[in-house]
Amino acid sequence: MPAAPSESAAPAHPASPATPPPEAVLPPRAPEAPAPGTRLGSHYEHCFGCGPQHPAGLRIDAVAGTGLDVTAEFTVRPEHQGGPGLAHGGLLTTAMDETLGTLNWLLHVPAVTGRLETDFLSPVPVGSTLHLRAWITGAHGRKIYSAAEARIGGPAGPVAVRARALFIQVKLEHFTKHGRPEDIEKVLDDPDLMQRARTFEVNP
Ligand SMILES: CCCCCCCCCCCCCC(=O)SCCNC(=O)CCNC(=O)[C@H](O)C(C)(C)COP(=O)(O)OP(=O)(O)OC[C@H]1O[C@@H](n2cnc3c(N)ncnc32)[C@H](O)[C@@H]1OP(=O)(O)O
Repeated sequence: MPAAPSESAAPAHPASPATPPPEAVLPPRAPEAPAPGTRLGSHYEHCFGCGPQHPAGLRIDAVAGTGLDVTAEFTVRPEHQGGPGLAHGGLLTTAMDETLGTLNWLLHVPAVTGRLETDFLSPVPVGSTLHLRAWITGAHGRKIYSAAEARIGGPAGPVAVRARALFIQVKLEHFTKHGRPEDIEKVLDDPDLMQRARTFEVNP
């Protein structure tokens, strides 16, 4: 039985821009959000965080929770080392960022990371499986506040990494305007990916 997410695992830093201000509220789960238990898959096959085509990527495939939460697993591979036999910290931050990013699906609006704070509580050896959980802590305007934790040794194991984030909702043009043109063209030519992207077509 996985441990319930708790703010006690991520103590508040009142001055942090990633902590919801008093005026933030918990947004509703979007009617179009994937049903609880749904595998969210990859938003882009070459994404370092979730893309199945990326040779060294994390291949995170999160599962929608019953509320404003997701879970995922990530096994650290040799290509993810920083210190010998240990996961690189930036890589672990990427795992948190990717898991937090999948919360987009629950609100059904694209959002990008504006700020991401990570606490590394214990070393993570190569071969370890991290049990990730992310949840929305509030929203105000285009700002989505969220938190995440990665437990080691099982879903109820000790927290090895925790994070707090501020995501900013954007329009799909954020990607088409700023992405490298040749990659955007390929995306626009991919009917499956475009169908997935269109499900996001809303005005934040
Ligand atoms: C076609 C394919 C589709 C694929 C879709 C799925 C992709 C999913 C990918 C997921 C992959 C995983 C995820 C990834 O890795 S996403 C990749 C990493 N992130 C980025 O590349 C984002 C880069 N930054 C930007 O593009 C802009 O700065 C954004 C869009 C974020 C805001 O610029 P914009 O001009 O739009 O808005 P604004 O500047 O008026 O700010 C708005 C409000 O937010 C507040 N604020 C902003 N930043 C910060 C900050 N750092 N701390 C505190 N506050 C901050 C700001 O004060 C303001 O507050 P207020 O004045 O309203 O109170």
